[in-house]
Order: sequence, then C-alpha cells, then structure tokens
Amino acid sequence: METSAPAKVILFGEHAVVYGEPAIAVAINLRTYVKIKKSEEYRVNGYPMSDKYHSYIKNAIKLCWDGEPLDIQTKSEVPSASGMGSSASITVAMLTALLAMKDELKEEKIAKLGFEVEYRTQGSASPIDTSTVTHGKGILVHREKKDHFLWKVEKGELKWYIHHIEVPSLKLVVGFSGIKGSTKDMVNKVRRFYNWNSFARDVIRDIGKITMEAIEPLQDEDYERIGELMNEDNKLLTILGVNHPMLKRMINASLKHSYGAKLTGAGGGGSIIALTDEQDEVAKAIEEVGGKAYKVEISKDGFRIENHF
Ligand SMILES: Nc1ncnc2c1ncn2[C@@H]1O[C@H](COP(=O)(O)OP(=O)(O)O)[C@@H](O)[C@H]1O
Ligand SMILES: C[C@@](O)(CCOP(=O)(O)O)CC(=O)O
Repeated sequence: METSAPAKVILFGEHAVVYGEPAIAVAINLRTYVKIKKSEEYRVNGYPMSDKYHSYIKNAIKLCWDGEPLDIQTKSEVPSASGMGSSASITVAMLTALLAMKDELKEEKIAKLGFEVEYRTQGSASPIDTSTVTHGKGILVHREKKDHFLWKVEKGELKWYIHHIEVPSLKLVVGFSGIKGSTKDMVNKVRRFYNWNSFARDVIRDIGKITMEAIEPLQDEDYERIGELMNEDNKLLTILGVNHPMLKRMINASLKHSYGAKLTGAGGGGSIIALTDEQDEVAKAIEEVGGKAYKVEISKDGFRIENHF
C-alpha cells in the first residue's frame, strides 16, 4: 500500500487556533510518501520502530491498526520541524495507508484520527494542520459552523468547525531557517504566557480578528490587503514570543519584493512565508540571508493513494 499527503502553510491564525480562534491554512506541493507491507516485526526504513524517532507513526498504528506487524518505508520532501506540517503530513499519509488496508478510507475519519495522533504525540494541538493536509486546497477553522462546512473536531471544551475555503492561486515563497522549531515546545511556551497574562489572551483574540479580516481580501484576490494583514499577524506572533532572529532576517529580506511576510507554523525557528508576484527575487533574497527557499503552489490534493513510490 503506497500513499502520500501534502505539507501545509498557515496563512493566518497559528497559535490562536489552539484556543479556538479562527485560522486559515493551505496545502502546498511538497509531500510525504509512505509504503507499507505486512511483516514479521514493526520496522521503519529498515530500523525497529521506536518511541523516540517514530512517535507519530507509532501513535497512528496504536489508534487504528490491530493487524499483523508492518514494514514501513517513508520518503519526505517536507523538512522536519519546519513549520510546514511535517508531522501532520507523515501522520495523514500513515493513516491513509492503514485505513485503506482496512477498507475504511474516508476523508473525515483520516482528519479526525490525524488530530488525535497529533494531540497525543504533542500533548496539545489544534486540528488545522491535519485537516488541511487531509483535504488539500484551503481550510478555514472557525468556532461556528459556516458555509462549506466539512467536519467538527472537539477536545474538552473546545470545538473547531472545519470548512473548505476558496483561495486564489497565491504565489508564495517559504523560507526555512534550517533551525528546528518544535511545535510542542512553542505551543507550551505560548500556553504558559496565555494562562497567566491577560495581555497574551488579548493578543490571541487579536490574531483571530486578523484571520476574519483576511477572508474577504482572499476571496477578492486583494493581495495588497492580504499582505498588510500578514505583516500585522507577524507583529502579534512576535509579541507572543515565537519569532526568531533568523525568521526576522528572512522576513525583512522578503519584504522588498513582497506584499507581506510572516512566520508560519509554530515558530521559534521553522519557516516564514512571503506573498509575492516575484517568487524568484524573494527566493534569492531569502537564500542571501542564509535561509532555504521553496517556491510553492497550493496543492489541490490532500491525502492520496499512490501507484509508485
Ligand atoms: N518523515 C518523517 N517520518 C517520521 N516522523 C517525522 C517525519 N517528519 C517529521 N516527523 C516527526 O515530526 C516532528 C516534527 O513535527 P513538528 O514539531 O510538529 O514540526 P512541523 O510539523 O512543523 O514540521 C519530528 O520531530 C518527527 O517526530
Ligand atoms: C502553533 C500551531 O497553531 C501550528 C503548528 O504548526 P507546525 O506544527 O509548526 O507546522 C499549533 C496547532 O495548531 O496545532
């Protein structure tokens, strides 16, 4: 069984979405591939499956597989701990394979199990990454049910309503700092700030407002306004303490040729995104300050069964 799932970038609302605020993300054309066959013992890329190195794979198996041991091979175009959702991508590719082998493949089921795997592995998460890489295209997460509703995810008192959102074919450049930013550590850092500081709670709410303001410009293809809102979002994320000097350098370098730029994903390292008409110029500027640039497109496909690895 061979499957794949894309990476994603969050356009608006990372961190705030963990507390139920709205957020928008798109799947991108970098993918993680998984090939699975039944075996005598669990192995990943030739090594015994371990808690330390294969935690997402192991939790995916724990949640939805009780058959024979599996030999798993993975191949990923998504750098790990990059803010591009490498963990969601491997999780959803794995779940696609496991559910397909059980003849239980359904988009909603993959997305909900995917969230559960991320939540258990990281100790805290929102469903934005796993829903986006399952569905592909664009996703709006909102605290209420709106048009183009797909499914609902719940955890404790929080409810996230997942929607499809039409997004124009945005020209984006991702700048990866090369510095790993652990989602788990960054989410925990923001949670400590959120729990004891009402100012942090206001910032989280303001990020949610920016996401809502971005919906119309996204639908009207008003790139100037989208860019302004990205810049504002980035300021608020900086106040939350998840920015990094290397991300700031890449953002400043990109802004000369972009409508706007911001960190994307958990931060603390990881990546930035820039919205631009001049992808080559932005990519060059990012590489000049030491980042790795990816000129990306939105991926229409979410999870996929593959015929060749
Ligand atoms: N190809 C892969 N195979 C197995 N696990 C992976 C793979 N890529 C990433 N991971 C797991 O995901 C973790 C990084 O996820 P995370 O911190 O959420 O960052 P992001 O999802 O933004 O890239 C890694 O530490 C590793 O456990
Ligand atoms: C910070 C957060 O909002 C996004 C994390 O994205 P990533 O794992 O860094 O790609 C956490 C979450 O929504 O689960």
